[in-house]
Amino acid sequence: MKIGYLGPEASFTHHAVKSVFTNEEYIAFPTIPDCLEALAEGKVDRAVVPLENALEGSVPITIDYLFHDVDLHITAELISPIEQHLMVHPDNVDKWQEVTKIMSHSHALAQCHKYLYYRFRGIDLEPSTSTSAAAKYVSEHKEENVAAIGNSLAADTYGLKIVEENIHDFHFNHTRFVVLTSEKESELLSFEQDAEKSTLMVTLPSDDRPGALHQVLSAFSWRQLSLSKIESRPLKTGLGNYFFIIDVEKPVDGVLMQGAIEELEALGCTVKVLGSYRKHLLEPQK
Ligand SMILES: O=C(O)C(=O)C[C@]1(C(=O)O)C=C[C@@H](O)C=C1
Repeated sequence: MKIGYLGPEASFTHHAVKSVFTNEEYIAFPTIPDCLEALAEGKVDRAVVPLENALEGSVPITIDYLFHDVDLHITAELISPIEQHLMVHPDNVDKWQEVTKIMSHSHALAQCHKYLYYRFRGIDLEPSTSTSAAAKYVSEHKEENVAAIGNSLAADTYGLKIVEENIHDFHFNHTRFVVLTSEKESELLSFEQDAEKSTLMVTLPSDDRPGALHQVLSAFSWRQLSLSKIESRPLKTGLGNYFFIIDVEKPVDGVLMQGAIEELEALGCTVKVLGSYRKHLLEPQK
């Protein structure tokens, strides 16, 4: 099986992929949309991308792309502890406190916001397509004296030196990655261990009636279907227009879930089921 992931090599996403898929072919893509398009076009069999971080929240490009641009399904959720380290080229270890720029994925920069504010105020913070892309850049530009934020695998892979460990602002730093497939009824993977949950994307009726969101929540609440997440994202059709991402702690094929979805549709909502899947907790990258 070919597994596409947000690369290059040694990203957190790569670590998540390697933790659960052994003996498969891994294919790195430079951006999340590249990864999702490759799956939609059948160039890979699965795609693994970040969906949400415990400190910084959802990865908007993943959510928006899954809603607006592709018809893909979540088949597993991988939850990984995230440890962010500051790393430089080995030739610049003596002058790491004078770096001119710090690069990383925007989510990683945000996870280290306080550290960067107190230690490197005023220094350029440059977003990159992933944490490992930043590490790769640093390894190829030693003359610039720039630093990257990423994991220890990236430091090893690109020959960088970690100068400060665990610089993320809060201890409980985890990221949810999703394994996506293009088939609706894809087999649940054998490594999965937890109870099944579902992710739905719900658009409210267009008549803008008062209490519409309350009605949506009622459809779940009177059936005692527990929600573990609800979040709004812009529909991109005008200010004040949103869709809702709703995680429910039950599989989509149960009688109560089917009833809830039918009720939402009868109310005039559009429901896109992203999938029913299990959670898998990963070990930290070494
Ligand atoms: O996989 C990576 O290395 C990434 O850069 C992506 C990403 C993310 O988007 O959340 C993954 C995990 C960390 O939370 C920081 C960045």
